[in-house]
Amino acid sequence: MTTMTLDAGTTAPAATEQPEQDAVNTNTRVSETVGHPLCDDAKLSMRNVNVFYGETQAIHDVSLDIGRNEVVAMIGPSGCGKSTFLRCINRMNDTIESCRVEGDLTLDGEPIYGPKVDVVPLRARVGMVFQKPNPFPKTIYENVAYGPKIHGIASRRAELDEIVENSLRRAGLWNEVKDRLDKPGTGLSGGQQQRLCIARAIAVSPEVILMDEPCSALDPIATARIEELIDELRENYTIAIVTHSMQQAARVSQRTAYFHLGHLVEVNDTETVFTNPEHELTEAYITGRFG
Ligand SMILES: Nc1ncnc2c1ncn2[C@@H]1O[C@H](COP(=O)(O)OP(=O)(O)OP(=O)(O)O)[C@@H](O)[C@H]1O
Repeated sequence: MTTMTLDAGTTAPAATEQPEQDAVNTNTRVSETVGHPLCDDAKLSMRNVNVFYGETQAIHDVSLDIGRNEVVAMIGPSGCGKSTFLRCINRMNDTIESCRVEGDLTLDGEPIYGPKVDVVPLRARVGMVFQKPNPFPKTIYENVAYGPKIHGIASRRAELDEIVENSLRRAGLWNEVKDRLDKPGTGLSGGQQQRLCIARAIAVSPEVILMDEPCSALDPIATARIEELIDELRENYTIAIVTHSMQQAARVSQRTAYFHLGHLVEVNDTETVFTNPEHELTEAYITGRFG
């Protein structure tokens, strides 16, 4: 990995506002990501990833593995590149014309950016849940059945019924909606809509689920329900979650990745990141000295 220099003056508190020992040297030179960015049983492997929007580089030489049945949380100040990096994993950045992705990204050892890769089945294997719940303007049933139908996973009504019920059960929503499957998905509460979107993602049997701040539009009770669900989903899926909430990262993830200005500064097991971070920038962020 290349040596990175973090830009000066972006986050360090002014000396007049903070005691001197609180100052963060954002010029710190780091020869490589500290901690444990790689793992032995990688489901996803991302190596030397650089991402550009036009001439502007948003991600700098990031290497990270995500293990099977692991939840990795991505944290860092606003604009540090968490969502950009997450969107590389299922090629959502392809939809942004100015965006260019470089590097080696593989799913089970197969290239994600290979010339023969069809992004439609890729995105079924690597599902995504967005910040704002976005059910289709269709019934609850159709929201879940749509993916299996278009991906040719099921076509007969009995098969679809089974997938819909199983997906809603796994998303923890079945009991709340089983008597109103023919009602619009948009008529559910925000937390229920987000669980419906998770059921929709699960319905096409993904192997990986990407979550981009999935609870930021939800109240604490709905958030707690989604967090429990993430823990349950880990049994069957590999999960990468971007979150602004350090408490959430601590609750749901096994490893946490700290991004700063497009660089991956530190990856460690989550407890280490929050109790004994290796890098001073990670420490400054988790102790609230910037961000
Ligand atoms: N579509 C785009 N076109 C141009 N630049 C973009 C685009 N999307 C993101 N960027 C820039 O890339 C950098 C990283 O943005 P990104 O959204 O990935 O950060 P983030 O850490 O997810 O931020 P936040 O926590 O605020 O959502 C920022 O400088 C942002 O302005």
